[in-house]
Formats: sequence, structure tokens, C-alpha cells
Amino acid sequence: MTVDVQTTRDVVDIITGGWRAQALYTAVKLGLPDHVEAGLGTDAELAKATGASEGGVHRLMRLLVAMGIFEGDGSTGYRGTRVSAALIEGPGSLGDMCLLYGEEFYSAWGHAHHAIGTESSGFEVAYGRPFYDHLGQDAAVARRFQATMNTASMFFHRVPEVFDFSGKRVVDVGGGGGQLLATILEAVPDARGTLFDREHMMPKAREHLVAAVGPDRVELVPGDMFRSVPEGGDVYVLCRVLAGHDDEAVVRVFEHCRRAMADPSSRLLILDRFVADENPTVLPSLWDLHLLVTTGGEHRTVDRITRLLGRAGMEIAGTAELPMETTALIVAPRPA
Ligand SMILES: Nc1ncnc2c1ncn2[C@@H]1O[C@H](CSCC[C@H]([NH3+])C(=O)O)[C@@H](O)[C@H]1O
Repeated sequence: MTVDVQTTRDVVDIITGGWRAQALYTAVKLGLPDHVEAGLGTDAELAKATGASEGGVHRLMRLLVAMGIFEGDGSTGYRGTRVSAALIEGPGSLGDMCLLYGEEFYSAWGHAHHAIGTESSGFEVAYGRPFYDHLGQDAAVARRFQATMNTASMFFHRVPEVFDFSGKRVVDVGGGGGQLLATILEAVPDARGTLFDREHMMPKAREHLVAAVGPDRVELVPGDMFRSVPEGGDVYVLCRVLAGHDDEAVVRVFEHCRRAMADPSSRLLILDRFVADENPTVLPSLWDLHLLVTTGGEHRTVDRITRLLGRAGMEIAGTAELPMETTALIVAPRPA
């Protein structure tokens, strides 16, 4: 069989993706975006600042210019781009995400064959312990993971645009550090909020929410969503909570939300990524496999969520698309 040039090119573009990722990771590890921003423009200057070999820096920067991360060249001087600017260290930087993907996640993906073949975590093979245990024992990685989660929260500000929270009591179940609830309450001055999560999340969430909206419009309730959720909410939110739990556990959370709702006009808002079996798109499918490789978890299809909601006496009343292929499902209780 003869393979044409375009087909070969397509395959090569895909299989070198990991190399591109490692090149970008190395640039962040060496602090190249910061150094270029600080005006160090030649290979020699960058080599001196990073302690790396000048030849190595030259060869790496040549690729990064070709990839559009930097502009210029090593003799007349490199310049930053909007991509390298996003990697400069500081609040909101995407640099931590590059480091986490380039180290822990890259090692975990090295065991993709095992993870997919057995539907179990590749991370555990690579590191000898579950991902969340690892985070509990390595503060630097935990910090990077938190920063990566925050980076992935860029759809939060759009949530008040796709659902009307005015005058509502919002219960954020598994609300984490309170960023989403704070964003909603800041955008909707007459809404009130309850953050519900495990006990250990309370101090951080309280600090964030009180700083954002003051102590009066928000309460914090520690607990276990598999046992119960706070009563009397007009809107229950489940944002990025379901992927790590099996179907039975998810139905239980849905049942608790339905039972706790203030009245039939109350809604459940599910914010998550969903995979599609027909006409799939790449990012949700990739992240679904990524969940498998790191934690053994998964993203569901909307059909499957619909069935689980049905078992809890609820149905989808509307949907809205959010950035980064995140979807908002607006869920209503079915009349008894
Ligand atoms: N059994 C449980 N009860 C309440 N919260 C839980 C439980 N298990 C996990 N969580 C929380 O679920 C959250 C999942 S991470 C998502 C956090 C947040 N909604 C966001 O989108 O940024 C974490 O904050 C966990 O502590």
C-alpha cells in the first residue's frame, strides 16, 4: 500500500503533539517567557539566565518561534507574543498548567495503554499512589493543580448570563473554594448563596467569599452530598462535581437536590463537560480519557445524565454552551 504525503503529514502532526507539549513545558520550566519579557533577547543571554546550554536554548527557541510562541531570532533578539505572555509567572498564568501537564500528567499518559486497557488510572502505575493522595503529600503539585483548576474556571463569569439568578437562593454543592459562587453573587446583587462542601474546604471558601461579597449574603455549610444537601434552595449548582463518582452515587446526589428544593420552580444547574458519541469533539473526549488516565474517572454523555436525572425524578429543561466546551444543563423537577 502507498500512503500519500498529506496522510503521512496528518499522522506526523498528531504523533509529534507530545513533543510540542514537552518543548513548551521545558520553556516554562526554564522561565523563558519571563526572561524574554524582561528583555533578554539573545541565545547567549537566555542561556546565562537559565543555566542551560546555549545550543540547547537556540534549538528550543527555534521550534518555539516556529510554533508561534515567540517571534524573532537568537541573533537579533527574540520577542514575546500573546501566548508567551500568558505563560509569565504570576496570578492567572497558564505556566503552572504547563508544568503539571509536562510532569505528572505526561508521566501518567506514558501508561495510557495500561489505563485504557484496564479502565484504571495510569497515574497510579507511574507514581504508585492515587492522584489525590499524591496531591495530599506534595504541596507544590497541589498548588499547581489548584492553579490549573482556576485557569479552567474561565467560563464562570458567563454563568450568570445563561441563567437568571436574580432574587434566588443559590446552593453550590461541592462548591470548592467558592470562586463560582462569588462570581454569581458579585454579578447578581440580590441573590444569596450557600456553599456546601467537605469540612476541610470551609476555611478557604469562607476567606474567598467574605472577601468577595462580605459575610451577609453567604453561608457555608460543611457536609457530605451523598447523605444530604442544604434545604430550601431555589437553584442547586453542581459544577465539575460528577465526573469522579459512579452512577449510583450521582443518582443519590440528584435525589438529595430534588428533595431539598424550595418548590417546583426550583432548578438544578449542572455545569460540566459532556462527551458525545455522535459527532464527538476533541477536547471533551480528550479530557474524558485524561480523567481515566489520572484518576480512573470519566465524563458522561448528556443522554446518560438524562437517564440518571430521570431516576431521580428530574428532566433537562434547557441547555447553554459555555467557553472551553463546557455545557450548562438546566434541570427541573418532574411534576409528582
Ligand atoms: N461527598 C462530598 N460532599 C460534598 N462535597 C464533595 C464531596 N466529595 C467531593 N466534594 C467536593 O467536590 C468538589 C469537586 S472539584 C469542583 C469544585 C468547584 N465546584 C469548581 O467547579 O471549581 C471538591 O471541592 C470536593 O471537595
